[in-house]
Amino acid sequence: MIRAATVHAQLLLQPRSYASQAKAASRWPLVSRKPSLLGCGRPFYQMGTRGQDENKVLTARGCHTSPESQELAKKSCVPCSSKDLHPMSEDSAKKLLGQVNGWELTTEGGILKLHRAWKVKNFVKGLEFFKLVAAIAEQEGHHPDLHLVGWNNVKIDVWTHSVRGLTDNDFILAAKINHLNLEGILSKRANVQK
Ligand SMILES: C[C@H](O)[C@H](O)[C@H]1CNC2=NC(N)=NC(=O)C2=N1
Repeated sequence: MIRAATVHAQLLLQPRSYASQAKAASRWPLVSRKPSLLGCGRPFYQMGTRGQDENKVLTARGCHTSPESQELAKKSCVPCSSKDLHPMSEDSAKKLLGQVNGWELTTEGGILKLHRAWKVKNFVKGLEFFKLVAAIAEQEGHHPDLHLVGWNNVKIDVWTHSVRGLTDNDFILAAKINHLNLEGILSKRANVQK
């Protein structure tokens, strides 16, 4: 636990590097049932029992406390060209939604997708957010559709183009995005969930 804490402390001290966040996010160490560092801005070992307000703030940062969500964020995507990849049913997708807090199912042109929106501080922070997501996407070989509209509204759609539907890859990518440390990027007021 101490070693992992040291690793996490180092991560905290390093300047925000997209590649290191993406790398850390994809090798998510399941060291305890408490949230790890990247999404919460505080080392997991400092986490006590949380009040409702703290949970709201953590969720606003995209941080997720559920062990299932952390487990999913640890996984890696399989190649989208894999013959074993098939689109999942809407029921299967609904069952997995609980592990990607804040995301919802949408259908566009008959294609089932994962969708989530955030309000960011400003246009440049929106692009910074995109760079963090891009690092994970490149690492995983699985890419989201990124939208930055009205200068401070980020919208991300995730789906598997090769099968024109949703696969586990999409939920893994959404979980990794949820575990990014978005402190300093999100607009304070607009993201604390009711
Ligand atoms: C060759 C490369 O692996 C494929 O084109 C990948 C790239 N990233 C991808 N991303 C997504 N979301 N769906 C895909 O089908 C996909 N295919």
